[in-house]
Amino acid sequence: MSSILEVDHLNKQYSESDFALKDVSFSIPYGSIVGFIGENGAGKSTTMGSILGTLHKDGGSVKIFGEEMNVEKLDIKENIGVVFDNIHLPEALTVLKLGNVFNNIYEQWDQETFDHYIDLFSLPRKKKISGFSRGMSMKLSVAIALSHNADLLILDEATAGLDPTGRDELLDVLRAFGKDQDHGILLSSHITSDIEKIADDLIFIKDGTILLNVNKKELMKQYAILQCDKNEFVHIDQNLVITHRKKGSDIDVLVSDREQVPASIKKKDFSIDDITLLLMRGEKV
Ligand SMILES: Nc1ncnc2c1ncn2[C@@H]1O[C@H](COP(=O)(O)OP(=O)(O)OP(=O)(O)O)[C@@H](O)[C@H]1O
Repeated sequence: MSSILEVDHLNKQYSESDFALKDVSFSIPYGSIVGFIGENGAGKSTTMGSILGTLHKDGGSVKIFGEEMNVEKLDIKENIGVVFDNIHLPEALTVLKLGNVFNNIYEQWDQETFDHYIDLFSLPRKKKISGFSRGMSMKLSVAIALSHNADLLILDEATAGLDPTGRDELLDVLRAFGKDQDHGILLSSHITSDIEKIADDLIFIKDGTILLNVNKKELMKQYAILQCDKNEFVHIDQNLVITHRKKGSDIDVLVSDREQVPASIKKKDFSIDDITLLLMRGEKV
């Protein structure tokens, strides 16, 4: 078994909107971190909710630890650490009291680990959670997710609202967690530099459809963004073209193999943000 999470032809429609997840398929190999990238409303949270069973899926299969995900199976849920933007923590409690609550909820609650992350994230123990800032609440959610011996983390915008130091601390923690061969992480973020720092694989999603699922190193080494004109464009093997976008008389083209492109065509320096923009704004051939 090589994947901690396998999503196969996941479909989901909402009754009150036109949005749909369309045949979303991907997997997370053990010991790896997958970055989930897409604009507002692309379907990242819907995918995560459908994986976790908090949303009803219309079709497809989700296997976690090799087993079909079933919300009734408590042991699967115990082994997944989740951070969602809209998780509601009990506001009237303090961190001190929260430990006792989660000790009763999770069979494998590890108070020592929780204390470690509370210290690492410099969270106050005696202040009511209602008085926490958004960043502090996010850190607390992450500390909880990491303190019940979960092997899979599903993190929706977990770095949002954190200051640069807090983000850096959190990314270090996630990097170390993800390296363990029993673990895996699915992480969505609009801060692509965070994803760039820690992800092994990247999944780009738009309008409920996965546009590209690629190993990060392969993307940065083998792919290219070309800047060409119409005449040069027709000389590019169209099988290599992932997407393209007209910009005045120029065309930006994302190709999957820079070595197979005529040397005369200009290759631009690029970041994951550039790839994201091109994928989100470009047209398929
Ligand atoms: N409960 C719901 N009922 C109807 N439509 C919904 C519901 N929840 C989400 N949607 C719609 O589904 C689409 C995808 O939303 P989703 O939250 O999955 O996107 P996202 O990629 O997580 O976006 P963001 O980056 O803004 O968090 C959006 O068009 C949204 O309006």
